Amino acid sequence: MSNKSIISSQSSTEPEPARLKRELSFKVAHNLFVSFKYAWAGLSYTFQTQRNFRIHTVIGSVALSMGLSLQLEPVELAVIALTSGLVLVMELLNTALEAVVDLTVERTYHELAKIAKDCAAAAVLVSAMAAVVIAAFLIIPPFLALFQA
Ligand SMILES: Nc1ncnc2c1ncn2[C@@H]1O[C@H](COP(=O)(O)OP(=O)(O)OP(=O)(O)O)[C@@H](O)[C@H]1O
Repeated sequence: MSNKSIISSQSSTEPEPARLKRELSFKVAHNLFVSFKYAWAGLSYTFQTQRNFRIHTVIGSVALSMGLSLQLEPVELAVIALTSGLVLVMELLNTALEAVVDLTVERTYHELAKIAKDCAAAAVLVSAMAAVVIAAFLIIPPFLALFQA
């Protein structure tokens, strides 16, 4: 095969512009407002169906409220907000992954489905543990100082 024919056969396998338009998707959000609507639907679904997401939302709100009441530095409040937000993001990704795994294997047992779900759950756990440690470092000292004063 000549160099010319190799190049032409390679270029014919390259994705065409139409393929880049996500043809496999049932629906595609066409503007920012519609994207926001779907994101809100995901947030609402996760809040309604995932008890852990609701628990983490409450804990994060309490930690941030305590930080505000204790008049922590803006950067400390930002760190608390960031770590609390990270836990919620992990919960959302965990929920998304669970849905994809269930869609793929349905009610059958599969070792890879178990690994995927267990690792996603572990990601939530690790982020939650990090958030607790960070909140403890930032909130407990000024909180105790309040009682000693
Ligand atoms: N199809 C499957 N094959 C093998 N193991 C599975 C399968 N589905 C679930 N499991 C196992 O059951 C556990 C619980 O599954 P589930 O779908 O409730 O996920 P979860 O992350 O624990 O849910 P949640 O985040 O809502 O608490 C998984 O972590 C996994 O070990």
